[in-house]
Amino acid sequence: MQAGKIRIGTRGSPLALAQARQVAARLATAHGLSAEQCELVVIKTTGDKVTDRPLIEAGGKGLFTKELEEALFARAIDLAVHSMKDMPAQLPEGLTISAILEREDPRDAFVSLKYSSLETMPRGAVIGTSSPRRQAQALRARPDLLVVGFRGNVETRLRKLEEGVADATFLACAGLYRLGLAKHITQKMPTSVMLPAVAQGAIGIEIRADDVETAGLLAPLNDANTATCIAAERAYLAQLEGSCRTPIAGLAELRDGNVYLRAEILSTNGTHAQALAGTASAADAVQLGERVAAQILERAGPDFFATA
Ligand SMILES: NCc1[nH]cc(CCC(=O)O)c1CC(=O)O
Repeated sequence: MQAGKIRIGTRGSPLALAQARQVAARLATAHGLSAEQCELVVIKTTGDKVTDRPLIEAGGKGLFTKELEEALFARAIDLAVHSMKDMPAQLPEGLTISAILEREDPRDAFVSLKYSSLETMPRGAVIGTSSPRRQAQALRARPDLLVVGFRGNVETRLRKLEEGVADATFLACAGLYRLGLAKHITQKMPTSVMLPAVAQGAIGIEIRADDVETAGLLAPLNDANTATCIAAERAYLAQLEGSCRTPIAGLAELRDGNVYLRAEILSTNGTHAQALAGTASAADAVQLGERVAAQILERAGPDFFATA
């Protein structure tokens, strides 16, 4: 850190900026710092530049994190603010997630100007989404619907909806809340129909693993309950990410002091799905994630991946 200044690395999208400003404000409050002492450093990532094709084709998740991580290594920033949902399960050697903020609503929002819910859409209506998970879950519930690609940031997707490119879309409730756009939520999707992406709704702060000074500053921002749930979900993701190219969903919650993890993998067209749940004490969150992953892979069997 330089002369009492904290440099906060963030992507430039409105959602990323809202999240980074939230972290800056929390840091300022926790340590009595001025706004100038918490400087935002905006970094463009490959994921922000690629808008013409599905991100899976361009290289997947790491696309939103790589340039921020390079800036951490180069000491151009002291911390990087991420949507934990966009973080690969495996972090580069030398970096660590130092704090996870209290989770916002992890559910997906059904957003439509025409229909009040997924169930009441007429046959053949069009869903706009480029998320293989949301596509798979929507088609699982409603195989008669059509899906078209829908890339871009939250505002772009809402505009496409207004232009009539699709009859409905899905967006994370968390992002809509943080952008002050919660009025667009038509239906909060029950997790029984649409289990969220791993870590959806959670903001994580990444630092250099040897940076004890920044780690100390971030300690008061960490929410232990959220961190436990994210540990279970990401341990599950880590086991699946390598071996499973199909859509993955997972949500951990605390129930009576224990971690309760629900997991789901699907074929992209929604015709095949495997779902599973497990529970463990909070201290065993990581083992729970690993166990649930092993169980779901075993239950799916090689046939699932051959046909999915
Ligand atoms: N992939 C983009 C992304 N990454 C995180 C969020 C939402 C915020 C969150 O999950 O915390 C979004 C937008 C969306 O899915 O609607």
